[in-house]
Amino acid sequence: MTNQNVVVPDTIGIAIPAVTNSTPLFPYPLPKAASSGFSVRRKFLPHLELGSNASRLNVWVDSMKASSPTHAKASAALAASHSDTGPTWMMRQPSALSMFGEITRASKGKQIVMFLDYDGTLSPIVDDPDRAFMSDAMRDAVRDVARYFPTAIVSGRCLDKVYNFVKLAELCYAGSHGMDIKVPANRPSFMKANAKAVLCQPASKYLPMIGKVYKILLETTKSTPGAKVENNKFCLSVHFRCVNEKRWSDLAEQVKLVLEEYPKLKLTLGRKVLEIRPTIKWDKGKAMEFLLESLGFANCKDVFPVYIGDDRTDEDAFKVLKDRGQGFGILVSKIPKETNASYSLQEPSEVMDFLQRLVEWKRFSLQSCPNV
Ligand SMILES: O=P(O)(O)OC[C@H]1O[C@H](O[C@H]2O[C@H](CO)[C@@H](O)[C@H](O)[C@H]2O)[C@H](O)[C@@H](O)[C@@H]1O
Repeated sequence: MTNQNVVVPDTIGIAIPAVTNSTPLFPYPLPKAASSGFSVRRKFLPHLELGSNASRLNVWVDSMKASSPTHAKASAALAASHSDTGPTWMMRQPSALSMFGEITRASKGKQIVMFLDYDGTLSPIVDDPDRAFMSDAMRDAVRDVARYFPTAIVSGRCLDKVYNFVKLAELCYAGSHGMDIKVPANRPSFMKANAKAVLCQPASKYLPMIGKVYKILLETTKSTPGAKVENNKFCLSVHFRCVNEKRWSDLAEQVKLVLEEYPKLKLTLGRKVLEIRPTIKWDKGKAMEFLLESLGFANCKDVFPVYIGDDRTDEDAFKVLKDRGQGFGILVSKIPKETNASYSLQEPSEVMDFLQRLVEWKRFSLQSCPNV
């Protein structure tokens, strides 16, 4: 049987900056695919053709290995050598904290709408996906932001799970990579009058198939210690984080084999996770556009969407903003990555600082000019 599933080279565990071949930036062995003539820069572009799906998966596994503990010191050194002073990273995606004044000036006269990814953005990455809790301080910051700006959580998690982590009823939620959207009916007054309570599930017909594949994957992966399959309702995640790296290739191969029987599902790559989802043309970017419309901001010139996320799946939303020329994306990452985001923040604690500063700025603006 031919494999019709598209394996999109999404997030690749380590970020390698765009460099010329002569620049000795790699103090560790490059992933095999990268060192065998494959362009380092192009590796980050979505929908990149890398030959067979098997080789695409190998690139992903090799890249994860390059960022795993064996190589982590080298990649940290690489990141450090490219921090604040690094020309490619900080000039192209400067810190959203140091550029705060510029950001708020750009939003002048417009309604900021805030979109927040969950894992790696509001909560730090941890080994056990069921324990990726956000801190109370972060929850307070998100609650405060939502008092002043329409706010949505956009996550790969299923809606119920991400809601149980965030626990803020006043927000909009887009779970399952945007395939399960809920806009609350009792929205705050700043939302447009024509905003409506909405439930959007564009992949609902795939539910039985996803349930079936979940059971098959549970069975297939149970012989791999540390492997975990997470049911995110309209998509599934197979976690590699706690699997011995020697088994990563085999596990990826097992998942790929299962998917060969389901051409209507595709594989995408995340942070030490393989994500299985329907082949429908829907992603976090589409979800963000849908939310903007549902909130009454369709074709609206005075809206300023800000999307903060850490994952390759968030790039779809960054790209939408770039193409619309409205608002901007902020990439959460300590290390350089090819991205469509305009700014960067290093980790969830910086995301919290940014959200708090936004609230302070808004409060101050309202005090000095109550009609703003
Ligand atoms: O869109 P997101 O909210 O960022 O969700 C993407 C995936 O996040 C979770 O996995 C990631 O975080 C885990 C907890 O920190 C970590 O153990 C894992 O290695 C990461 O990939 C979530 O568990 C996945 O289902 C989501 O697809």
